[in-house]
Amino acid sequence: MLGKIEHLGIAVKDLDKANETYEKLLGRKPYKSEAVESEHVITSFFKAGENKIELLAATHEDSAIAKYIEKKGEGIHHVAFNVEDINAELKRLEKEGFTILNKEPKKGADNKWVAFIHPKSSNGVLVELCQEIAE
Ligand SMILES: C[C@@H](C(=O)O)C(=O)SCCNC(=O)CCNC(=O)[C@H](O)C(C)(C)COP(=O)(O)OP(=O)(O)OC[C@H]1O[C@@H](n2cnc3c(N)ncnc32)[C@H](O)[C@@H]1OP(=O)(O)O
Ligand SMILES: [Co+2]
Repeated sequence: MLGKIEHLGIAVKDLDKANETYEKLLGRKPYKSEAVESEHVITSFFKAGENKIELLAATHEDSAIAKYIEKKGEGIHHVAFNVEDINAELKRLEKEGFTILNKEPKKGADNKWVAFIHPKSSNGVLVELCQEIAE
């Protein structure tokens, strides 16, 4: 079972400019910025009430974010859900017929194990699963 939405991922061209825009929009500064080398992205995180917004800019032309912006332009890139047991959920979703993009969870931003489901198997929405990394 998927839990609550962990964050919304928004693909942006220029992280500094997008930070300024989202600071004005949300009325607060980002609480952290983190590069995730494996994904070739630099992220920044904002709180909006209980919710989190992740802005992502590409650091390399091979980044999923660079490819997305080239094809579709800036915008909502993925919806991330909290899960208690990411490996169990990946097995369940695979059995249900979803296309898992990485069967081995990767280390994402903000202390999470993450895995992605292909947007073609979830009605055009790239879905990210997130499990908090235990200390
Ligand atoms: C740091 C971390 C964190 O939160 O901790 C993150 O979020 S990292 C976030 C960045 N990392 C990731 O996204 C990793 C997972 N993503 C990927 O593996 C890739 O981006 C794919 C989702 C497979 C898409 O790559 P690519 O376009 O090369 O693949 P493909 O040729 O198989 O499929 C292409 C079709 O999917 C569509 N497509 C591509 N990206 C999409 C997206 N984000 N949302 C909705 N549709 C999308 C394309 O327009 C195209 O549709 P048409 O065929 O109709 O033209
Ligand atoms: Co994300």
